[in-house]
Amino acid sequence: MSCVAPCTCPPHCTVTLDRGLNTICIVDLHGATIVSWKVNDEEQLFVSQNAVYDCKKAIRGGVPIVFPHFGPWPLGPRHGFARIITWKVEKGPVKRDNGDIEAVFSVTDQDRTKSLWNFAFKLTYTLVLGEKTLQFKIAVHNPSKNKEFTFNLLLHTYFKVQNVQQCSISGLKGCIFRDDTKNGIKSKENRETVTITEFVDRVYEDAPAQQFLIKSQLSKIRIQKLNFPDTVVWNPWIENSKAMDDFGDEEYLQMVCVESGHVSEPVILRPSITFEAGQILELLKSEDQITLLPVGKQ
Ligand SMILES: O=P(O)(O)OC[C@H]1O[C@@H](O)[C@H](O)[C@@H](O)[C@@H]1O
Repeated sequence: MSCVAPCTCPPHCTVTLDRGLNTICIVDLHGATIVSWKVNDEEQLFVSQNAVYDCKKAIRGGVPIVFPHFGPWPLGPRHGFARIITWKVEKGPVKRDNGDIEAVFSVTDQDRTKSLWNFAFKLTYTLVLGEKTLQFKIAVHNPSKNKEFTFNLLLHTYFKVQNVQQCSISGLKGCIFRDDTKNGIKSKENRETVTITEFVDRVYEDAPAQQFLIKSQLSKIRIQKLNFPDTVVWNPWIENSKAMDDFGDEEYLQMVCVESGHVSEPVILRPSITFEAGQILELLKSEDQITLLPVGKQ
């Protein structure tokens, strides 16, 4: 089902940003989860064939939003509740002067969130679809007059790849990472490019503002982070794939998660303050010019 703003549909509906020439982005209001980003008809995001769309479970793939907690959470569901509650359309989709398409989504505290985590908040999520780019901006506002809260925030991006064993990720050399396949032991990344040939679950702390997912010799995705210090790299590999009901046994070969977030340390948000962060994904083909950002941390 599709809908137009202001959305009055029942929980499970989607909003499509359409830039023309088969460049689209589809957002499911369950979690404001992006479930498709196509550039000239070429899908860039992985969504499992076994993903469940019951408005209860997180959608397995695309870009779920992790908030207010990353990982197992004593107070509530793993990775928090933002990915399993219904968001609203706040604006759009509207066309900007340059042809880019913008849409804004939001969600605020409600009985369900307060029963787990008793804080008032507003999340505002702005997406801008360009010819070859998808820009994300997410704002966390604390409307309280006197109560601060702490949180994690992460864009859990599942990239679609032909064969993960032929992909690599650059931009992580020299970073300290927490290896969650080895009880959280910390090590230093010495490789120029990170390859995926086994179960990988790493939080790269304070990583540079830019990574490249090299999908093939002809195609890469530039990931630019804004105010997101960490980069999580995850691929469940064989055994974990088999153990997940909403993930195909062989699908680990077709995906890799490279996730921009603020997870190794919590954000402390004082009353009346707004925290903003984001990422820009850009599809680059071999003929495209790559303009590098200044080297160093963001
Ligand atoms: O199955 P979930 O809750 O969607 O989480 C998937 C993965 O998400 C990653 O971000 C975590 O680093 C992994 O530890 C986790 O397994």
